[in-house]
Amino acid sequence: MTALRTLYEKLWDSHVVAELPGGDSLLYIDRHIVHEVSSPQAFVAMRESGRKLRRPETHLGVADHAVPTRTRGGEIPDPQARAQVAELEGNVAEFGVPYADLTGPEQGIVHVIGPETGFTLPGTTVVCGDSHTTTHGAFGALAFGIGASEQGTVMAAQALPQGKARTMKVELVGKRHPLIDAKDIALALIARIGAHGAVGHAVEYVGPAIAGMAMSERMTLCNMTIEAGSRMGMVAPDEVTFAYLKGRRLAPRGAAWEAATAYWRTLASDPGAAYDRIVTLDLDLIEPQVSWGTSPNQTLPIGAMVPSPAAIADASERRETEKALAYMGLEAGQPLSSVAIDHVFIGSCTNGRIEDLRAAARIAQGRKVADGVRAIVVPGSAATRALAEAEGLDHIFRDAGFEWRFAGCSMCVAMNEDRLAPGERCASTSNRNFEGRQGPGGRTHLMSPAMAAAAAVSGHLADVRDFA
Ligand SMILES: CC(C)[C@H](C(=O)O)[C@@H](O)C(=O)O
Ligand code: SF4
Repeated sequence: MTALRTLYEKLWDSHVVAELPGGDSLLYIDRHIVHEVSSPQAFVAMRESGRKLRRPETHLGVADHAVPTRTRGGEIPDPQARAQVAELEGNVAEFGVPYADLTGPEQGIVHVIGPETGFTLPGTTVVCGDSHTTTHGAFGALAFGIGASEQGTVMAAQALPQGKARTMKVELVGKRHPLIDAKDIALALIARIGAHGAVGHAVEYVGPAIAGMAMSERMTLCNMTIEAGSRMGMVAPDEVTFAYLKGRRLAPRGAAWEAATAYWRTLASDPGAAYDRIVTLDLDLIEPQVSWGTSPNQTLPIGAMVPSPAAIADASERRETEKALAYMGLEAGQPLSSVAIDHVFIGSCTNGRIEDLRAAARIAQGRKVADGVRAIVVPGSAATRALAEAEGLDHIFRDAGFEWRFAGCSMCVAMNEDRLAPGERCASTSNRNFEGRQGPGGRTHLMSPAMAAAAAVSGHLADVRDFA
């Protein structure tokens, strides 16, 4: 009898090329996505060693982090961004890497366009020089972020030495309120297990709530898994996955599609397969979440008060809380819902998909962005932007006073011109609230798209359930 295996173990076993001395395994890599910020060094190494890409067609290049979102086409105004994009374009041309052109229909954030084009498929290994590569695990892929030298290895060898992770099952039980979305679930999970709570583990999300989730929500969960310290978040592929992928440009067709789905159906964890750790989250108990601090685990339900360091027994946690409150300019005991905001950012690879824009638009519709608040909506991809425009979402946002932008990472990471001024406070659908993440001195509160829209029209952090 063969041993019962989890999804992770099946993906792992099917990609091991060789066992290496020292305990690592050499894993075959099916897919590599390349963006302008993390890839230059790898291309330099390839050039200097006179190597060629082993399988150029298994890589996909796109510019996303540095690109402007106010304009598209023509010369990029910022010289550094212009140079980064030009370098990527030079590299993909020289090495024969397929490229999603900046002004073309497939441009967008790496973790949005991989799935959208069908480049990301169940049963594959997907890597990218980017920590949020966890996102692609939502398709039942073994997807993880890698460093610059590893990118060079993948380019040359199509394989990568890796150590096997432990496994963690996150079981979602119960039924959520209709306005609770995957972002609330992810933030509540991270608040519970900590920013390092899943280190060393490959996380698999299971439970009836997962079966009922669209791919966009599964991607949000997997995307945020890195914020709990895990390099891999995943969901077993099912009919929802197949329906999403069918007909996408790079998805298999005809007989190949039938063969692929038959294989993909075998990937689900075997009933009774053992995990090293199990965490159960009751969705009935989850309220809309907002982060108050400078790490994603510093998150509370919107109805809560800003924590009081004096009430924290553990000395190091007390110091961390004090430091976070000082940076964030918050008073202990202040209701979170009283915190006024200057900015709203709706976008990123966590929450820049069409479903996210729809959720925000439902709250924005017929309302106005509060006086003094600047709100931007940045679709995760050109395709998402086009789809949103076809549905009229751009009009809803513009009529409400939001700015409607071109696709990119934008204010998630402040590598382009979209950034907070020191001391400014932002309600953001992105994934990281680290000090300076959205601009030096900027203050970030993480939340779902609907919650961000509620904050935009309120002028302060607000409970989306009050807008139902
Ligand atoms: C620039 C890139 C390497 C980085 C990452 O690894 O995640 C960025 O995407 C981020 O979200 O911080
Ligand atoms: S949107 Fe943010 S988290 Fe995602 S890849 Fe870009 S910078 Fe990283």
